[in-house]
Amino acid sequence: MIQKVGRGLLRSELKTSIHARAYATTRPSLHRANEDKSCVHPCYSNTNKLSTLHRPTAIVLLNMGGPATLPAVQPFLTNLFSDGDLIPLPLQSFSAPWIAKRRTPQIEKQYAAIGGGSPILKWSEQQGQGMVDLLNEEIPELGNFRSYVGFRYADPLTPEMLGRLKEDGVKRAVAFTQYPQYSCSTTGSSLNELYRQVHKLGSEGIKWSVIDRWGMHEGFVEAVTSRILAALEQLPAHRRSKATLLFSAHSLPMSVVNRGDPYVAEVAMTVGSVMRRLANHETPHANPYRLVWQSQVGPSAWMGQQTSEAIKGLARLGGIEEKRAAADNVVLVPIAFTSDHIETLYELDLEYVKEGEELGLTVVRAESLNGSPIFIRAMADIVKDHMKETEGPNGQPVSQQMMLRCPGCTNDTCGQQKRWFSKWGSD
Ligand SMILES: C=CC1=C(C)c2cc3[nH]c(cc4nc(cc5[nH]c(cc1n2)c(C)c5CCC(=O)O)C(CCC(=O)O)=C4C)c(C)c3C=C
Ligand code: FES
Ligand SMILES: [Fe+2]
Repeated sequence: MIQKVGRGLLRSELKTSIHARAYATTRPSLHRANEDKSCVHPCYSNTNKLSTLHRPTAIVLLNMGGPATLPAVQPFLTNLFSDGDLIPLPLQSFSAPWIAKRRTPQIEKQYAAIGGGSPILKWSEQQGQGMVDLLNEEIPELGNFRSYVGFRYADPLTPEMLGRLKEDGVKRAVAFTQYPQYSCSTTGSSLNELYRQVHKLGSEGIKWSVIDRWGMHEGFVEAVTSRILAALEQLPAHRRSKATLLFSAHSLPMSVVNRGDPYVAEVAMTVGSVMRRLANHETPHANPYRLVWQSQVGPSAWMGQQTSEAIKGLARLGGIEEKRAAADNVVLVPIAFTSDHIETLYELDLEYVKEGEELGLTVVRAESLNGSPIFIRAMADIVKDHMKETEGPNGQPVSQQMMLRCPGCTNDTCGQQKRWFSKWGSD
């Protein structure tokens, strides 16, 4: 059992909390800043005080989700292939279940190999609880925070999440994407679905704002950096500084990249931020690195270089152009997803690490963020900053960047969704 210790830290992860402290000391105390009572949250307005004081402020963690059990694989894939914002297919309502059924045995095998299901719900609930514990301790004057999960392809799906919000009498909600970098195929799809479902099921007057991306947030960057430092520790000391860091992100079809999707650039910005942080860390590291792309599906062109090809190439060329033995070490770093899933536990661990080792490389993987206390601290800080901004006198529910559609977008829902969120989720 995992025991909670002070301020939401998990005892099993305390060993990494030294980095959390280093990051925390760089943060101004938002709690003190809020004590000046200039906050205009409804809790402070006399007329609304009684009616809103105990209503939860919902922090809704949006993500794709994953099948918790093997029988949940086919429904998960059916939902995924039915998503026209992710994969537009001809006659989608017929073709999606058919493709999903055909693909199910292969994907079931992968989930069976990682323990019979996706751990994403477990991690999302744990991260969300840790985050709201911090928020309720540090900024109770800005809300009575409660965390909810809204998945795009697995339970709890958006309608179930909305039902929970209504049951709890929520009137203020933050859609907090759990994809650090924005893509219209991930965060955009979740926001489009939220927009559609609220219009189908009724909004009950909930006021929505959106945290749409945070790939360069210093707490997130520090959380990834500490995972890399821990992975480097697994290598012999004299090989650490020359090991190649291979940042690996889920790829995107080139058709999506070429319509102006921001994801590829944003993943690269995360990698740049992590490399800068790593170089400035207590233990200086300026390892050679590359950003590579994994998990492409189907025959069309996808963003490359593929992770598996990069591993083969490193084995062929031997890393940096010196001291071959030192350079034959590789650290795989998942960079676009915050908890474990088949791409880390199956593709990276069971396929690529093995493949690299068969080719003579030493390959270690940086752990996914999962229950990282540094990451949970960062989630709370991201929400704190957002609450301060949105509840202030000139608060805006969405970022300007979110309001810009891809220049090649032809999906009307994207425009409707953005306009709707920009009015706090009202028509
Ligand atoms: C930031 C991460 C992801 C992006 C961007 C993304 C885009 C994207 N994905 C598909 C198609 C599939 N993805 C599948 C699984 C899957 N995708 C992501 C993340 C991103 N996808 C994850 C984490 C997972 C695994 C979920 C898990 O539980 O482990 C699948 C299903 C698996 C399979 O059939 O191979 C498909 C299909 C497209 C087309 C796309 C961009 C348009
Ligand atoms: S596809 Fe990017 S805004 Fe519509
Ligand atoms: Fe995907």
